[in-house]
Amino acid sequence: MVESLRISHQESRHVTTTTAHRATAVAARAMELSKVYGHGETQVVALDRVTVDFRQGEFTAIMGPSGSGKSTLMHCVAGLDSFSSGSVRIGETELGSLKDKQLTQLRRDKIGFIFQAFNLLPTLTGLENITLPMDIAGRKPDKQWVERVIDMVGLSGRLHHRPAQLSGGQQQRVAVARALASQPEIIFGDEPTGNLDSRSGAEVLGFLRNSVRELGQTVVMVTHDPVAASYADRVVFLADGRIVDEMLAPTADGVLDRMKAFDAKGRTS
Ligand SMILES: Nc1ncnc2c1ncn2[C@@H]1O[C@H](COP(=O)(O)OP(=O)(O)OP(=O)(O)O)[C@@H](O)[C@H]1O
Repeated sequence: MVESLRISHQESRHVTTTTAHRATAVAARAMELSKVYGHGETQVVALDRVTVDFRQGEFTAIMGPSGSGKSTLMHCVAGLDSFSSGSVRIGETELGSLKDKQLTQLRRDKIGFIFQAFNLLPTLTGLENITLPMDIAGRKPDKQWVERVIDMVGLSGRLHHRPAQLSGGQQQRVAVARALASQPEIIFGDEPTGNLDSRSGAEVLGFLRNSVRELGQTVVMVTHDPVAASYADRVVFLADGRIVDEMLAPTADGVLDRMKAFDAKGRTS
């Protein structure tokens, strides 16, 4: 396991937070983004004019009550879902201007994904799964980089096993390594630790934290878990499809208190 994993995530985040203040380039941006499902009486406004920046080299957690629009926001910004109005930019590219094929290409070339279900191909080994997106894109993996990523997630001894021969935590490490291996402009995680026990979850979050600190990766993660959110540099809170708050250098207790305050407000308003 790499030395830096012994640094607590709060200490390690401090390093990034100061770096992030200097680096202001935007990896992804949503401007006045709205997403409406259905029509008339069954209409649901899942996102209501959301404007948010995800800066390069920053780890952002998206939180909020069930149904507040977290997944919708992530899916729209990641080019996995269409939106009703507003705009989304990944780097300098406006997603609204892209045709389906270009969008697929952009997702493949610029974005890494980590989902709750690990989404590994069962017939491929761990290593083959890690390099698959680059193989599909016809890009030669940067061997040194891939080795560094594999070392960071501590998978060196399990690379030639297939997913069924790996524990849930190990499978999620493969998924994390796969997302990091191609050095995407941004990684999106939808409850990436949702299926893991707390120890494996903490490890995966540590790897994401380290990827931001050591590799300058940009990470955006949807989570319900205040402890998971405490690994981020910043938490963005959603309620009813709107951004209602933001917290920098979050602690688990601080996030929990904020969530309780929203719940209490929700009950009285
Ligand atoms: N395909 C769909 N058709 C209609 N309504 C949808 C669809 N997908 C999501 N919604 C609605 O949009 C709103 C936002 O959903 P979303 O899944 O983004 O919330 P969330 O905050 O991620 O919730 P959770 O924490 O429960 O996963 C909800 O009211 C949901 O019912």
